[in-house]
Amino acid sequence: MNIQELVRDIPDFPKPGIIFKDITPLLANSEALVHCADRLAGLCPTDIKIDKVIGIEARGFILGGMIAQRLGAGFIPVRKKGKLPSKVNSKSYGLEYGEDILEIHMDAIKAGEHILIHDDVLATGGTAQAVCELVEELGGTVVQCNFIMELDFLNGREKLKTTVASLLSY
Ligand SMILES: O=P(O)(O)OC[C@H]1O[C@H](OP(=O)(O)OP(=O)(O)O)[C@H](O)[C@@H]1O
Ligand SMILES: Nc1ncnc2[nH]cnc12
Repeated sequence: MNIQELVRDIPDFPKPGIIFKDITPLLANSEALVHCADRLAGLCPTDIKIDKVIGIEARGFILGGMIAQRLGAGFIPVRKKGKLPSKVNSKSYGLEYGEDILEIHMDAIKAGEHILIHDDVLATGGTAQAVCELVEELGGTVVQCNFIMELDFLNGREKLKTTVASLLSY
């Protein structure tokens, strides 16, 4: 199935000069949603049991949950600052169009657990790199970072020290 035709370019969002890759048409298509979740789960290593899947707020939550279900893994939300109710580990980071702070619950990961990180877009890699660091600081091991798409020209893949998989490249 051609999922690329369900991703649309929105010029100058959220800032002038940024071409925003909008996945809402893909999310609205039930066949495409299942297709993406099946393929992303299928790209995960099979020789390591993945204990938990992280979805990064907000667009990483949707397929992150679907992938966790397919892998028989738990789900961990990594959220923007101030949204998680219990004790958190925080990390500030830069992304293609700004900077922010991401947080994870301190007790979300047990030492030695194998973690898959999912997000919709890999751009500069600032977001995913920050999440890798949050996981490692809690004693987890990142097995793979996977994405619906990566923006090759921003070289995010080079920033990540772990295995990267994605369904689309631009
Ligand atoms: O590789 P990077 O340059 O770090 O950019 C990628 C991040 O940017 C977007 O999130 P955004 O912060 O816009 O949040 P949202 O999902 O809440 O819209 C996207 O969903 C990734 O999380
Ligand atoms: N160009 C882009 N489109 C959608 N999400 C993004 N996150 C970072 N850069 C992005």
